Amino acid sequence: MIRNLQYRPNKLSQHDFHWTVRTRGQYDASIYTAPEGEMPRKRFPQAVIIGAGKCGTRALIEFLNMHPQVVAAREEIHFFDLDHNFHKGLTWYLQRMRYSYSDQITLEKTPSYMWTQRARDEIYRLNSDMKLIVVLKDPVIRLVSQAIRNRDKDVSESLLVQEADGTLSVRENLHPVYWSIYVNYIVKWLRKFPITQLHVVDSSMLVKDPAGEVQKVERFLGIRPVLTKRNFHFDQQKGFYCKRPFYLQDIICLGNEKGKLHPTLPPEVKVLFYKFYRPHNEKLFKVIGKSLKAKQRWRPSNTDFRRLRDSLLAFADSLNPILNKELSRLD
Ligand SMILES: Nc1ncnc2c1ncn2[C@@H]1O[C@H](COP(=O)(O)OS(=O)(=O)O)[C@@H](OP(=O)(O)O)[C@H]1O
Repeated sequence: MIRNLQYRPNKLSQHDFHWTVRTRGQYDASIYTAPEGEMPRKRFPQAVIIGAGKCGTRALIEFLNMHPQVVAAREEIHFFDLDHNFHKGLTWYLQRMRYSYSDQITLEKTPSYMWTQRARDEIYRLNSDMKLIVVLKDPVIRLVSQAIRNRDKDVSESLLVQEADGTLSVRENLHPVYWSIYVNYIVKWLRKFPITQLHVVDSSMLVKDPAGEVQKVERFLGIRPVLTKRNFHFDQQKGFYCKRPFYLQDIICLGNEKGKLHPTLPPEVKVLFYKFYRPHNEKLFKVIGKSLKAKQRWRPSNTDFRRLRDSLLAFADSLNPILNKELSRLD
């Protein structure tokens, strides 16, 4: 159940308001009209992008925020993962949200929730119906992305260790390394939340076809199908899609901190990484496939199961050829 605390702000800034309020009159009324006679208020999220860090979570929330029924929090809130925020309490958390109407969904993203036990427990306690969105990327590319962010000068050197016999192996005890073992975390979320409340976004598809990926999320969230290819523009210079909101002629891209150039790893290092993640990926597809099948036996017509199965299979389909290609070098 969602609980809503009363909040009386002393001073409002324009950031407290979603664009549907801020730019009213600058877009066609058919795009969005607030429920008649209703005052907007702050609400706890009904959906959270829980991770995974470096997989495109910022791009996803920015894209979804173009939807008139999605009211995204502006910043990463880090409420459930950081002690000093969590101890500020739920009222503090609620204050970080923007005002919304009853037909809008408040959305928050903090990419480290995926890896945090307290996030699983406390999100469930706040709202056991919470919809969870997780963006997944090729684990090796995620690992490299995080290593660059951590300013590791030499990715290979920082993530590999030389054994006594001279062979190289992956440093399993480093968090950039084990955070890419998605199955360990997804299984834990699925012990708390039903599989119907989880949606997987394939990061590589988000990059190639953002409209297609956000349309899947629209269906998952049960909101009007509004976003189309017209809301996206491929920026040649950036090499990524940027957003084209309804109320602007302009195109808005993510900042330079997103979409960094990755170093080319030596082939033998790449193979080591892919070999390391292979069993974990196989387990991910097996574990989720198995729980999907189990559920389907007793609810065969549930479209939610089909949707999640399809999103996972799509992720497996895009990842498997990469894995196979890299691993074929081993033979
Ligand atoms: N449209 C678009 N524009 C720019 N960047 C995009 C886009 N779609 C996905 N990405 C990828 O997002 C990666 C950063 O992921 P996150 O936003 O989840 O990072 S963070 O955890 O919030 O720091 C970022 O990783 P790096 O390439 O390592 O910078 C991008 O690959």
